[in-house]
Amino acid sequence: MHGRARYRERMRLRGVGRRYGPRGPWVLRDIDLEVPQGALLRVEGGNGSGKSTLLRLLAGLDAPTAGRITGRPRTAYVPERFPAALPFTALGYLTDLGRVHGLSRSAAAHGARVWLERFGAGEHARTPLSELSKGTSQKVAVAQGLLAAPGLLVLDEAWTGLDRASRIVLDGAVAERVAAGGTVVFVDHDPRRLAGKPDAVHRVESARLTAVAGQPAADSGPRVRIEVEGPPGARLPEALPGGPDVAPAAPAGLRLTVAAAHSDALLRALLAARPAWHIRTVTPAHPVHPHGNDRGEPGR
Ligand SMILES: Nc1ncnc2c1ncn2[C@@H]1O[C@H](COP(=O)(O)OP(=O)(O)OP(=O)(O)O)[C@@H](O)[C@H]1O
Repeated sequence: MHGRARYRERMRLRGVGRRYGPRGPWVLRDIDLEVPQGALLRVEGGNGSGKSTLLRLLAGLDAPTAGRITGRPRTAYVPERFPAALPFTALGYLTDLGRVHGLSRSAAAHGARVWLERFGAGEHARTPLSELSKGTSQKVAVAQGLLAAPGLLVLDEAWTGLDRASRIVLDGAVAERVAAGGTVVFVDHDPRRLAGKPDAVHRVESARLTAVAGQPAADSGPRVRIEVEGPPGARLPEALPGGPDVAPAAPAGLRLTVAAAHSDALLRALLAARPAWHIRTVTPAHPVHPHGNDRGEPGR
């Protein structure tokens, strides 16, 4: 904790490894990754390279054999295949899961209906999951991931089986999640999926994760520094637009640094937060200094 206000740490993987069984080969090894907020990350790699293993670790469905994962926000996960044999209707299932994510029953039921409608599956709200077609089951799986606006959404070939219109709806929903300050990590075998949109692409190969060159950094472009002050002990809202870097700022405030493109949305979110945050100053972040770090902050 710094000063009076608390902030949420970023999600980080440190030295993460995974092997299945004590003598199994390392599927992943020594993975270090910072997962920025408000970013779209693509994970690529050949069949069997460990992409799904990595995504399950990110989502918290599986635990690393070595290393640590910290700072995971509220997370939803959508796999390629959905266990359709559960004894619920589509609406009942989504409403229950919305409640698990902290929504009220009425908000969960409303959200479930909205997402089923958006995916053109509104007429299946009362259909038992076991009677849904494969594609409609997948729409329910995707609606489950989007329903409670998670801070981290993990999509493992979630587009598979969706019709063209629904694939487009999912593309749009991913963009909305990122614009609202959420992080989306996805794997898809179609290299054109969300082409040009990811803030970063990471490749799994020989158990290691490497950033694919030529991709923009997650927070490229000019940056803005916003100093804010909240009531004693207040937490910043969970998913802030642009995934700002957060540092303490004396006296008893926080300094948020964000890509200029996100600064208006971030200011609106801070002003709309309850309890409200007081904005002290808004200034351009320093241009990159030859002796400074890559955030444009002077060296010490
Ligand atoms: N539960 C498990 N038990 C044992 N081995 C597993 C398990 N899950 C995955 N593996 C192994 O881990 C390796 C990576 O599998 P993973 O499913 O993560 O790869 P992937 O990159 O997602 O593959 P694909 O592109 O084919 O979906 C494979 O050799 C696989 O056989």
